[in-house]
Amino acid sequence: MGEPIAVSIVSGFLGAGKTTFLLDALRGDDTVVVLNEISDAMTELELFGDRPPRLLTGGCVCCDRAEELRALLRELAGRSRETPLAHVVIETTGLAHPERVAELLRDDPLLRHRTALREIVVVVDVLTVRRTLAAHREAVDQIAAADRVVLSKTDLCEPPEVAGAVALVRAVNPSAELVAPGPLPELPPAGPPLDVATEPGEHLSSVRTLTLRPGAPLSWPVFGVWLTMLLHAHGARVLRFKARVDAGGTGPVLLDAVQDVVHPPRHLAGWGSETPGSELTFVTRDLEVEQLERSLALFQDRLAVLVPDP
Ligand SMILES: Nc1nc2c(ncn2[C@@H]2O[C@H](COP(=O)(O)OP(=O)(O)OP(=O)(O)O)[C@@H](O)[C@H]2O)c(=O)[nH]1
Repeated sequence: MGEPIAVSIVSGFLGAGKTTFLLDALRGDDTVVVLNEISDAMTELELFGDRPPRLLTGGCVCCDRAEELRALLRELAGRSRETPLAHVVIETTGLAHPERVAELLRDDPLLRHRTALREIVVVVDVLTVRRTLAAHREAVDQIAAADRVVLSKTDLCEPPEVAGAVALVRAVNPSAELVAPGPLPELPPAGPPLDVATEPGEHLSSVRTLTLRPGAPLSWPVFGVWLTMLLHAHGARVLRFKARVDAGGTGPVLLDAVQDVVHPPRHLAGWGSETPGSELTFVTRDLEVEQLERSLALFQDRLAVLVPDP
């Protein structure tokens, strides 16, 4: 029957750095990546180059897309009888409970024999981990389920902040292997008490996703003002923002934010096989998203004449 396929589950809260990590660390020639997105939009496929992942979009593989994941893994297991496949990496959504994905592998009568869980890797963003753990139960459960925790964005903060993040992770899961790009810092003698979300809540019930596809190119400076104001007012409820912006240039600008932290934009040289056009995706919790489209349109109409592109 051949060797079972090794499966790695890569999890971590929205925007923690899961894709960045797996592009760097987990992509071998004999690996299939399964990418699960909570929204329907895929703004970052370009990053995968000529080795596109298998996509499961518009839901979460730990719950409402679990059956699609099961079918996909069964298909890969079937195919590997002819062409052996060594490794499948499943990147969950940032709201997933990775333990439920591991359960699916264990409980399915076929996958139990044809796959072997290698590890659950959880990526933790040191910039936002404290407030994320305090507000979102999924983030606590992700760290608790981890065999390995990878700290991301340590380059964006000072050593005490990294040490604080290490202390938080250790408090939730003392036994996980902890990995950071540099040496792990000494722990502070006594950190502030751990404040974690305890309400399990109805997993996705308060989560909304919204994808906007404005018809015309956006004025980049006006878009910047709009986004800054939005995140300033509602950053804690805008869990994740990702955009491919058509600002009228030769290629798109990729921009993303995690809560109120905006990452530097990446300007791509051309549109490749994509049709030019903007696509903005929001994942929110407890935020009415209906007004966002109208407010962006109003900003673009009223301010574009006042704030010309540089
Ligand atoms: N400076 C810095 N930026 C990082 C690091 N890791 C990730 N990022 C940035 O953080 C942002 C989010 O990273 P992604 O890899 O897309 O995060 P993700 O967890 O896959 O996001 P979702 O799938 O939307 O939940 C991107 O702008 C990355 O470039 C890091 O270690 N340092």
